[in-house]
Amino acid sequence: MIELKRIQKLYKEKKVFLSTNFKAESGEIVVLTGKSGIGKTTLLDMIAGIKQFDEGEYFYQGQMILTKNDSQMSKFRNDKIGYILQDFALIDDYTVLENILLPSFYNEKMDKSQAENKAKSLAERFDLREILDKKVKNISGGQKQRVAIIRSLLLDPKIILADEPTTNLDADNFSFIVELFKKLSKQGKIVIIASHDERIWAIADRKYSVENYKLVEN
Ligand SMILES: Nc1ncnc2c1ncn2[C@@H]1O[C@H](COP(=O)(O)OP(=O)(O)OP(=O)(O)O)[C@@H](O)[C@H]1O
Repeated sequence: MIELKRIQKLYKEKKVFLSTNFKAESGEIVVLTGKSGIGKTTLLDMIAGIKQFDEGEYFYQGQMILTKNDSQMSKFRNDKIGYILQDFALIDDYTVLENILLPSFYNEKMDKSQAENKAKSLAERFDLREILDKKVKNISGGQKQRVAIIRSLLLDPKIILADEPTTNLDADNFSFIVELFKKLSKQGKIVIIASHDERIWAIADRKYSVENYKLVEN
């Protein structure tokens, strides 16, 4: 379980969260809703430890995570978190395979050949096997999205964060990603999705919106 307690986050003078709480249990799909600018990406970034909160506490499985300790936080992130970023954050001049393998460069969980085997078997499942050697700048938007998903799953993380993963997806691709999230949650993973796409609400075990700088469960 992830728990954030009494979190405060301001960007200079701009308030985003004031003493708010957040909870996600293992095996849950948690959806963060709300209009643009409400703080969804900020919350995912704080869970990933990419952004720091000003006040509050972060617990994972009852253990406090020292988010201000860079080495502990990056170890936690590399070991536990797969993050599908809104703009995918792929490296255009790297091949599909190189992009998928990126998390393994910062983690000793898998050696090079294990990571390559895992990348190839995921690519097979996601129908990308044929384009592993293509540069990312030469593939389609839908393919880029699948590369970003595979990369987030490479190290078998316990926590999956996804920022607006269904924007601009047609019905088939939408179903594909929804089924994937359901499957990951059934494996006991925590799946946290920031989305204003109402179609995704149906699969939420827990849903939050933001009111008066606080996360509200609804
Ligand atoms: N680095 C930053 N410096 C200053 N303000 C920021 C910064 N990052 C985000 N903000 C502001 O904080 C607020 C929350 O932003 P955030 O990106 O978390 O919202 P969001 O709900 O994810 O929106 P979107 O769906 O458009 O990404 C916004 O008003 C945004 O302009």
